[in-house]
Amino acid sequence: MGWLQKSLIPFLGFVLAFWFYSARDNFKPEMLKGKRVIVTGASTGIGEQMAYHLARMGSHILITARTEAKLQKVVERCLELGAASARYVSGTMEDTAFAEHVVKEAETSLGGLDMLILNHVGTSYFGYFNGDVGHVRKLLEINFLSYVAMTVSALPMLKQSEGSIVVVSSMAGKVGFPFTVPYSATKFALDGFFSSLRQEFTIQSINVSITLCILGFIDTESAVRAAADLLLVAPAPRAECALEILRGAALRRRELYYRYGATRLPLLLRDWAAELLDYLVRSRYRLDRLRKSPPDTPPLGTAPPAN
Ligand SMILES: NC(=O)C1=CN([C@@H]2O[C@H](COP(=O)(O)OP(=O)(O)OC[C@H]3O[C@@H](n4cnc5c(N)ncnc54)[C@H](OP(=O)(O)O)[C@@H]3O)[C@@H](O)[C@H]2O)C=CC1
Ligand SMILES: CC(C)CCC[C@@H](C)[C@H]1CC[C@H]2[C@@H]3C(=O)C=C4C[C@@H](O)CC[C@]4(C)[C@H]3CC[C@]12C
Repeated sequence: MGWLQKSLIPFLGFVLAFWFYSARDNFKPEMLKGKRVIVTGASTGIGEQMAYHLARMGSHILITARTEAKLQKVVERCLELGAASARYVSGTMEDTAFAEHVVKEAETSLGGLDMLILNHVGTSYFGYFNGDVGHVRKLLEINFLSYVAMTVSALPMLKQSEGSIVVVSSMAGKVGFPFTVPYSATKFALDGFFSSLRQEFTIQSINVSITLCILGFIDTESAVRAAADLLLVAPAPRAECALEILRGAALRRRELYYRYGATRLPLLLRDWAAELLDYLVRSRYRLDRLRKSPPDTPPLGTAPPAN
């Protein structure tokens, strides 16, 4: 007991001191001034907000998504807010050739790249898994394979600039949540790919940081429309979320949790009390409000409708 007290108390003190000092914030917006940044999925939501923050910080911005009209407006606003430059490329990330084309555009128009922010996600449904394997494949292409393709194409430029890769993921990429089966699969895949790649960068002394962003529920239009009615969780503000991502990226953090308390603390239960965490997660859902069978997506295991 004496031995335990003698060693455990100083050890805990050391851990607390380390946590306190390493959490000190030394982010300055100037860190991103003049940096050449790609933001995917920036026509709306968190991506759009990241573009505006980067603009205020004076970065060179290249944004992408499918909807040209929205991208045009975001670029205009970025220029008003003070971006060093702002441009867009429109197209779909279902096509890996397009993903590579976006990176090429950074090379030709910006002459290099300092930060690659991978943020886009394809549309999915919020409900029981419906057994549509084609949808899982398509979502893996958009949410995962295009991230891989862009990383591969951007790596020579990022090595040269000793830049950063930012991967926007979710609590649903760390823990099993109900009603996000295909989406969750793509987010877990990102963790596997990028955490493994980070290890290889360290072994090879490649100075390109990888920041995996673990987000809780955020108040973007698409998320609120899909899930707000079913959740007993208040969504966090997208502009603050976007700034936290950029802060974590600029500080070259390995992982980032937003909001910290609502994401990091529940995740501490994951390895030690997984069943308790699963239970707590389920208790945040209003299951009675779930539409049992959306018209075109019969729940898994049901017989096809008789003609
Ligand atoms: N909002 C939330 O509660 C949470 C969000 N996240 C993560 O944050 C990130 C941003 O989410 P959020 O801002 O809510 O998403 P939004 O739905 O608001 O935006 C998604 C973006 O991706 C683009 N996009 C959609 N499909 C494609 C496609 N096929 N090819 C290229 N671009 C496409 C959209 O533009 P367009 O339609 O014009 O192509 C849009 O710009 C995502 O990675 C998401 O997983 C994580 C946890 C929670
Ligand atoms: C400890 C917990 C109770 C915390 C709960 C946090 C839960 C409720 C959070 C964590 C991750 C969130 C989902 C997400 O990542 C992305 C999307 C895509 C969007 O189009 C529709 C909403 C959806 C499904 C979010 C729904 C809310 C989720 C499950």
